[in-house]
Amino acid sequence: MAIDPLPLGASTEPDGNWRGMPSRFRNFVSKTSPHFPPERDRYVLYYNACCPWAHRTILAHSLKGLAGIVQLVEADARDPAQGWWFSGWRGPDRCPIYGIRYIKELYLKADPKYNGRITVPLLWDKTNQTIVNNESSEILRMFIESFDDFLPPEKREVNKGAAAYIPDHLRGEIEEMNAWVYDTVNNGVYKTGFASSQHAYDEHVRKLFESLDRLESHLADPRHQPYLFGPYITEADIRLYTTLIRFDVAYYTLFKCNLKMIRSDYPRLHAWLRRLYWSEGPETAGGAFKQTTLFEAIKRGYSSVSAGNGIIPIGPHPYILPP
Ligand SMILES: N[C@@H](CCC(=O)N[C@@H](CS)C(=O)NCC(=O)O)C(=O)O
Repeated sequence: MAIDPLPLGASTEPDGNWRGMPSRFRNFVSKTSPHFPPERDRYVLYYNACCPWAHRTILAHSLKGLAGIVQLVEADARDPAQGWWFSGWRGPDRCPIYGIRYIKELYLKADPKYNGRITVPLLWDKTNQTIVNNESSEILRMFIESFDDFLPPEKREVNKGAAAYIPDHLRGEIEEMNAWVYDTVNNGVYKTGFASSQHAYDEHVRKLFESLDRLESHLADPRHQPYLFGPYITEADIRLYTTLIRFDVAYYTLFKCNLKMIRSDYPRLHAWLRRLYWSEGPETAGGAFKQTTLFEAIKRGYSSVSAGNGIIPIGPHPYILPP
């Protein structure tokens, strides 16, 4: 499986390229794991609504119907000194499990010597009182498969055949797309936005728009409609959505990804994005994409990390065009 190694927030290198550190906690909840077996109400997902990596995981949580099985706790934007915290503005004002104020305290509880980055999303185990995993691509996979025994048979990945999020016959193609979309789009917007040399910016912004052009052409093939791999939503749609729904409202301006907009320059991607966002049918579990997309939190969050002064740009209006 393709792993996403580069996260947001790490420093920019002398060559002007923004790089990250691999996520540190990489365990899996699985039936074969002696330490982390699937169990109802044992695991907690800490997330933030602005973060596109966390968004993948809450989207999968909602699509699969994991409420009551995996607890969700939202943390607020980063405090400059302590990182993610429980502010009461978004989410509770204290961690509902331990009463602590900062996500950092969970990292230190899991590993008192931890000195890496304090990132969300974070999957926590209440029984072992430790972090299971802090890598969104792996938490997403766990939500797709690991808790299926607690779900009705029709929601289980093994019973869904061609409608599975990762159907066997498409696994190779999905993983191949995940890899280049991750590098040049999901992470590409960060490499562009955090580039600190013109050369690095020029390189990453070019790759980003080449990949958006490639995705637009991909959707022209009738086998790739209305979703990226045909009639059913797959993992690839989930992973692309959380970046593209932020594109016009945040990355276009705040990360200087302003060569083209999704709404005006990519008609097929735009139709794909609106279909996912506006759908309230069973294919989106009654509106999972819309319900997990919080535009105000996204705009506020990106305005504070990129421009640094917290001024939130006015547009675009509306945030997403009608269906
Ligand atoms: N590879 C990680 C990246 C997660 C990540 O970078 N999250 C950001 C929020 S969007 C974060 O917590 N940044 C805080 C920091 O880097 O200090 C994943 O996909 O889970």
